[in-house]
Amino acid sequence: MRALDNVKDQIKDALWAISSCICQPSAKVKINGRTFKIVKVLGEGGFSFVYLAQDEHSGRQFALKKIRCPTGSDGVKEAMREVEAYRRFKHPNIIRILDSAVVQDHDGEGKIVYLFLPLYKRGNLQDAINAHSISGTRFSEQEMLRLFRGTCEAVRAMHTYRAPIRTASEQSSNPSSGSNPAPPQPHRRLSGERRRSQSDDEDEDELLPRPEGDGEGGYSYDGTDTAVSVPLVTKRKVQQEGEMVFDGDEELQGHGLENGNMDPSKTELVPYAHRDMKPGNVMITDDGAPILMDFGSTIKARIKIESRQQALMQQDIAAEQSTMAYRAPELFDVKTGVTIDEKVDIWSLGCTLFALAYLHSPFENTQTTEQGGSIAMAVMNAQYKHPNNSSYSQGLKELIDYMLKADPKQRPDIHEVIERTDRVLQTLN
Ligand SMILES: Nc1ncnc2c1ncn2[C@@H]1O[C@H](COP(=O)(O)OP(=O)(O)OP(=O)(O)O)[C@@H](O)[C@H]1O
Repeated sequence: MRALDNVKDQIKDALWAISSCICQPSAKVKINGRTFKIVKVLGEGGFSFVYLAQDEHSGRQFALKKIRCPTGSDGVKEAMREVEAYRRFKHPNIIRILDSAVVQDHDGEGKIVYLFLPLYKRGNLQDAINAHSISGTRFSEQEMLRLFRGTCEAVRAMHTYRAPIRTASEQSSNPSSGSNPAPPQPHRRLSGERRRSQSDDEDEDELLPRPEGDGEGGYSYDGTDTAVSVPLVTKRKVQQEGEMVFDGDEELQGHGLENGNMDPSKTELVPYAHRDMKPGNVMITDDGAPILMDFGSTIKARIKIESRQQALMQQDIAAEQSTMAYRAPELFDVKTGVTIDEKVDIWSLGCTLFALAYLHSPFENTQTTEQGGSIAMAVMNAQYKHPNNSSYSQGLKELIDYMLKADPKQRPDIHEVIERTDRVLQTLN
């Protein structure tokens, strides 16, 4: 039933997306007291639509990601987890979220989460690959490696992420968290405490200024200039009134950050894995820099698989949240007793570099898949080939092969990938 509701919502969004472009050039949304004109649809994800939105007041343009969360699903919790992931990683090659808002769906069914993101007009690496495919051209080796290296820098920031650690008094008062924290509790209610630092707020306000006035906001959309307001719950309002379910940043919870009981100089390594690395998730800035985005699948990288049930759950999550042609072999058949880790991203980086070179993943458009063979089998056996007519250097081909090892233990870590990329780049200079 819920799945049916979800499909209905997706259809509604699709119709809205089409009509907002064709029949209703003045489609608008009002969020946090600001009105945004929906200019066009930029893209569609598995659970969301992304629009080009223009702030009527300042004229600034944004990418507005709209995630529908039907009542009774974990949608809001998952969307807020994505928001927290956007906030967690601060790096020049990682997208920064400008603002977010949780609002009541105007149909009264569930919630909608809006994410305001910087607009990347040049699209993503997959768009660039498609353009090369159409025009029969290709990336120069230098350009490709420059884009790849920047992407690796972003991945390195995630794999080497350091989280604040609790003070001794916090540790004793909360034995359930620590180096092996308890899994997040479902749908925890915020008590209204302040969860973000002052500087975070200042940063955001600079990026997406608040409207003058009360800032209480309201949300509306009727496809015309007339606004119909329904109750709005923004993150700020959530903080004030504790109205909204939100189980966001795990490492802030139970680490004393809420009470200010932590020493900011003390951190511990908590590697995160992106888990959906692919050319479509790397945007390109106006000056050509790669920017990693889409943190919907991002989680703490190291997961010890202790039971068959846990193995199957991980397999299901990977199947739902990552793209088959870029998914690591260990996620197709998760074994009990192993630890899945950040090496899943290294595999996907190998597939990404291959796709930049040959304009498709090593496990798409292959002889095996064209003859009806399964992608899963090809991936699990690391069965792929460089095209015979490849004009790229031997160093580049070996760099791809270095990452595409079926056994994650044989794969390099992100530092080694960057070092080797630099070595190939040096040979080109
Ligand atoms: N900041 C942005 N600027 C321009 N276009 C964007 C931006 N963010 C997203 N898009 C477009 O929207 C598409 C979908 O975005 P996104 O990947 O975030 O959605 P998703 O639901 O997580 O997708 P997926 O199902 O692929 O994981 C992107 O491929 C891109 O074309």
